[in-house]
Amino acid sequence: MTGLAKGKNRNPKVREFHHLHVKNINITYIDVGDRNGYILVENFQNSCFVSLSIISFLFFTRKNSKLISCTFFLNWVVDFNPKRFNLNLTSLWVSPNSGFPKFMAPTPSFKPNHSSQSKTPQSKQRLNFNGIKSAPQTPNPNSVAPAEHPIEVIARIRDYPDKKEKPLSSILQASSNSSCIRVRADFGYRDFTLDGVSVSEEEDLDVFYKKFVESRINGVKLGDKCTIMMYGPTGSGKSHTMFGSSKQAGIVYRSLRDILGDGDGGEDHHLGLGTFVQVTVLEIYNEEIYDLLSTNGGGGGGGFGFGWPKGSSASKVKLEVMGKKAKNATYISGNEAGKISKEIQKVEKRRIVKSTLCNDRSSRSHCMVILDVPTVGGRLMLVDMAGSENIEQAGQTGFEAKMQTAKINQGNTALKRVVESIANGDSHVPFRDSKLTMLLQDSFEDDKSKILMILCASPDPKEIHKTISTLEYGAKAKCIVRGPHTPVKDDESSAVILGSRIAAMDEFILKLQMENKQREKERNEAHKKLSKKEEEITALRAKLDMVEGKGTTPTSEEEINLKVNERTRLLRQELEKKLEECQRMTNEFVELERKRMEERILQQQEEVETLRKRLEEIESQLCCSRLGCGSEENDSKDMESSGFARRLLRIYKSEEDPGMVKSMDLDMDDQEPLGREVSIVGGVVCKSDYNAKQNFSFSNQQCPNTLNGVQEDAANVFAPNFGQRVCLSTVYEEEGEGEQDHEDKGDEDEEVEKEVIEEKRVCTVDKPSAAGSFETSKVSKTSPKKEDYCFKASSVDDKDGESNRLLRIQNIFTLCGNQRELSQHIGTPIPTKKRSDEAFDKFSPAKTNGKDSVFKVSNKENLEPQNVVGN
Ligand SMILES: Nc1ncnc2c1ncn2[C@@H]1O[C@H](COP(=O)(O)OP(=O)(O)OP(=O)(O)O)[C@@H](O)[C@H]1O
Repeated sequence: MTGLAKGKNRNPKVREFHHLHVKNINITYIDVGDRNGYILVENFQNSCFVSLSIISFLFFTRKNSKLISCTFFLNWVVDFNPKRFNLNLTSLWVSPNSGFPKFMAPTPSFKPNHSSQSKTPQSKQRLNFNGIKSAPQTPNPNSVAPAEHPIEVIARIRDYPDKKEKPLSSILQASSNSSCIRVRADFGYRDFTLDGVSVSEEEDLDVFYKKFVESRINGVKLGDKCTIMMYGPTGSGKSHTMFGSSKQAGIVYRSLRDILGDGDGGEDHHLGLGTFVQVTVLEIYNEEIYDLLSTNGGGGGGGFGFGWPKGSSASKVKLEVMGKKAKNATYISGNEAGKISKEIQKVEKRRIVKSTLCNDRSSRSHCMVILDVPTVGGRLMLVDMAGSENIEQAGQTGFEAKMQTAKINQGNTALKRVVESIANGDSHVPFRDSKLTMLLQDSFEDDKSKILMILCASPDPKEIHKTISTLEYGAKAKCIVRGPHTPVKDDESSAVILGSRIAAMDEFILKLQMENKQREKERNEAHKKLSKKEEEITALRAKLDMVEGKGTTPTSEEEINLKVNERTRLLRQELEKKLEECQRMTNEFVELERKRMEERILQQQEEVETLRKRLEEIESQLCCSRLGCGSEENDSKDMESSGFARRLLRIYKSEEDPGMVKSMDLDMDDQEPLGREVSIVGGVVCKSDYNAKQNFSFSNQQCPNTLNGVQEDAANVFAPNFGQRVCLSTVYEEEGEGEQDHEDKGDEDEEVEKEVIEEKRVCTVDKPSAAGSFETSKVSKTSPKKEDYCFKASSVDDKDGESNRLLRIQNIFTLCGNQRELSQHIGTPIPTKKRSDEAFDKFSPAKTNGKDSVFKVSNKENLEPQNVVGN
């Protein structure tokens, strides 16, 4: 067997865990199911009990009822010396829960060596198993006194705070034998086994006192020491239990009465005449001890009699701790319970109380009432602890308030640690962690002292967590075990103490394990329930999605129809919207166009009007100049009454002037943009086209001199007004050489007709100067040179004069694009282009007569400056 040591243990009250690994032990009888056993580990020099805790058993391996190996914890090792830890396992002892070691089976190799039982120098607390060892075959359980639990734990369940809100079933239920309390919650329940349970509703303070406290007080009367502590969260009824209420007296006053008797004269049938008590009332607040019976002006302690100052408003006296007691604490002494009770009542009101979220009048301090019975040496300590709530629960805000709560909790926490340490058998018990535990040290350490812990709990479901933690604390305190008071042999006593403690611990661990299993079970169930609920939620969510239309697969035809209808409705709406939009846009566009057209029409009308006026002016001027301005009025009337087209027709039909064809048209629809210039040469208003690169040529040698001035004037007046849109052209033609001669200018019958032709391709203009202005060629009145003409009209002779005239007119109309008008006159349609080309052919320079006054006609593309007359 080998082992690992973790240190030495010199204190019999201290337990340390040591880990041992045991191999190849041959044990015939072992009840592995008994988890509260002991193993006796022995060698020739040493022997000890070791506990088989639950954990140890987890590592046991068995084969055919034989323990092959085990790994366990040594809960207690006396005088442990690692160097000498080559122990031979000689026998195994399994103790029952009572803590009595029981011999199970000796190993065959067991050879006790009695000589090895001498104590080592450090073996002050060594366990000696003489008694046990000497009776391996006949173990005597009665040889060891049973262990004692120095702390008794009782639960006191207060009334439901608000009876109106009281639920049908309480969360706290006491078992029928009043030793177990069950805490019920939604998720399960938990049982706590205590020394007693009292429900306030069923047992008032009187019954409670008689049932659980009275016996203790009787012990005090006989000289015992007892500490009664009220522990629990705030508002759970600690102060109520301790001091009672106006209706019923609390433990303090009942105890006094019990000790001193009811009679006023101290006729105590228990203690006899002359029995008296000394009472000290202390308050521990903010980790300071205050003497509630004393003020600054009062007796400084140690007084005897009723010498304490009165009045709760007097300032409190702070006390120091000396040893395990408050130094110079004031006490009152007497044998009249009533008087003393009244004084206690008074000072009790000096306690610091505060309203918190949990309690309207919450005690913010621990209060200790110490009753000494000097005649018998008995002592009763009654402790009302401040609420064990945490800071958040108390609803404390601000640094000071939080500090206060923290300090209150310091006492509670320290007490908890003390209880745990004692219960665990720790080598160090932290009594000095707080003033409260310092004053309570004797209560825990003194063998004669007993502790009654009253766990106050509320049945309010809101307080369930605090209730559980309070009960857990009490259960822990219950584990504290102590050896018998009767002095026994050191070794035996220690062994029994050890056994008792271990048994209690094992019991506690077992309980915890059971609880753990139970909780695990509950947790699993809760988990299952949760999973089920989650599944339900998922199903419901899917259903909801389906209803809202989020589902991916519609199930019924109705749903499909619904969806289709909905979709159709949406699409229709969209379409209508778009149609409206289109309609609106169309209306806007039409309106815009209409406005534009109107503007254009107006503008063109204005232009036409202007043109008409100008034309009339020009014509009148021409007539004037021709007639010598004699019959201006008549001429103007003529002009007004006749349009150009009519006049042209008239000319065409006229007999008296067969050689002259006048053509004039006013094109209102010319959309040619820029590039129009108007020049008037020799009485001819002529439009030139910049689109033809200003290749203009114009010759008017044949124009009469008299017209020169007029035409210039006309040009001056006219040109600026028709910069862009003027579409006025004049073709001036003469028929017959004789008639065209400038020499005949005096002849009044000779009439020079203007023909205005709107044309794009044909024009006869002067070549523009380099600066872009038109220069009118010098008019040669007498001898127009042949080469000056680039284009000559077809020679007109008598026989084909008529047809020529017709052709010319056709040509002009073709050029003007006025075919319809022409067709009306000639009765036959003329293909535009062809006729136009033919006209050009006829007017080709080769066919022209040099004497004729001709216009050079060329296509846009063929307009060449070198061909312009006058170059
Ligand atoms: N068993 C009971 N029956 C009736 N009323 C009770 C009972 N226990 C407590 N109360 C009432 O509940 C209130 C709070 O009780 P108490 O002051 O005793 O609580 P506490 O635990 O001392 O709180 P704190 O720690 O804050 O001082 C008091 O008004 C008290 O009268």
